[in-house]
Amino acid sequence: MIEVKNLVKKYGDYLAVDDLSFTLEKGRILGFLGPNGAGKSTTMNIITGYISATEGTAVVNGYDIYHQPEEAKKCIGYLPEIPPLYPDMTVREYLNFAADIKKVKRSDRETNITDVMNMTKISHVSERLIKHLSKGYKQRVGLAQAIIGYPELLILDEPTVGLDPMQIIEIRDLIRSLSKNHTIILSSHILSEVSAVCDEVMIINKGKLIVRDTPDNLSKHIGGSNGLHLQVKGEKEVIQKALSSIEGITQIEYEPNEQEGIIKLTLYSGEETDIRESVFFALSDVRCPILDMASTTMSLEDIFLELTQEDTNQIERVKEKTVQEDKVHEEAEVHEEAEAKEETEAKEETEAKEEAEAQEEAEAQEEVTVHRKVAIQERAEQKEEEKHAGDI
Ligand SMILES: Nc1ncnc2c1ncn2[C@@H]1O[C@H](COP(=O)(O)OP(=O)(O)OP(=O)(O)O)[C@@H](O)[C@H]1O
Repeated sequence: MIEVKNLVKKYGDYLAVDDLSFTLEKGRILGFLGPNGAGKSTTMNIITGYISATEGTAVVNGYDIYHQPEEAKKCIGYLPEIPPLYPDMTVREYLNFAADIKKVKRSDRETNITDVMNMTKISHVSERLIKHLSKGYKQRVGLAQAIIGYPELLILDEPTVGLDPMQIIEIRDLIRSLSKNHTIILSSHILSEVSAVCDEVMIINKGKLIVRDTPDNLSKHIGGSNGLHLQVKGEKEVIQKALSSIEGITQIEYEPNEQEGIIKLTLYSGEETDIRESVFFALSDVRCPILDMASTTMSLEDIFLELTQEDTNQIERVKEKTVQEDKVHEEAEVHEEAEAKEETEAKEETEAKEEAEAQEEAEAQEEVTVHRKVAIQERAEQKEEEKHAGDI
């Protein structure tokens, strides 16, 4: 139904989709997951022909979206993140408009619109202006326009955003029922929604495919293990000894002892190993009754975080490094500033000293000059006196 090959999308120098390839068979619901900015909307926009790819191909129902856009688009119903609604149209007018654009035959149009309105439960608001509808109803109208004409492929970007819990359940049920006749790609941040609705999950991060599998199988990709949480009555040493005889336990975690004589612990074993029976018999042999036993499985949230964690850790490490580097830079700057200040002060001191010396020299020079002048004057006066005495 869909074949995406080596898709690349660059916004300037920024790589939003990085060599993404995947296929999707008819009648399947594929959940498209990824953190903010992972490239989900970009990929959907390329598959639906909204934007072009930098490299790679997307083929829908045998039609290349780039080379046969009309044929390909006829097979696609798209609900973008922000539904393209016309607020001044009534719901019916808008759906008529959507049917017109999708070239639904005139003879089929009325029935098609009525069916779709029934499916999305908006018949009772068919004559209302879209701008007067609540967010939840607007979302349903957006979904209705995607379904009009019964395209084989539905691409739904965050279809339950802004809906109340009741509406979410209804839309999920609707999506499930639509999968009988449609292939669906659904992007969502709500991980529980993806596991509830989708046959398969595809996680992307930074434009790259990280993993694709059924929701149940996903934990295998992170070397997942089974956890078994227990509350056992008895002595810790006795319980420990009894459990040590069981094959397949990879790790035991004891919780702090809150209640005298009751031990709480979690046993971990390999993904395929079921240790429940062995645990039961081992503990009953030593007469330590099990008060509670429950399997703990990784949630999709845990798996999602685990799979995208490496990058997050890297980001944290880069951040830490940057902070350290900033600190070093700051220290260097302070040091440089201090050195420069010291240098300026020393320079100013030298200049002042030189100036003072020059002044002193000038003063001394002046003194010498004055002395000389006085001496000359005195000598002239003496000569005058001698001359005067000679005359007498
Ligand atoms: N028109 C654009 N110009 C430049 N960068 C863009 C453009 N559209 C998207 N991007 C960038 O490409 C990256 C992928 O964006 P995209 O919207 O596909 O992510 P997303 O997985 O759908 O995120 P979200 O879950 O937040 O909607 C982001 O870093 C985004 O900022």
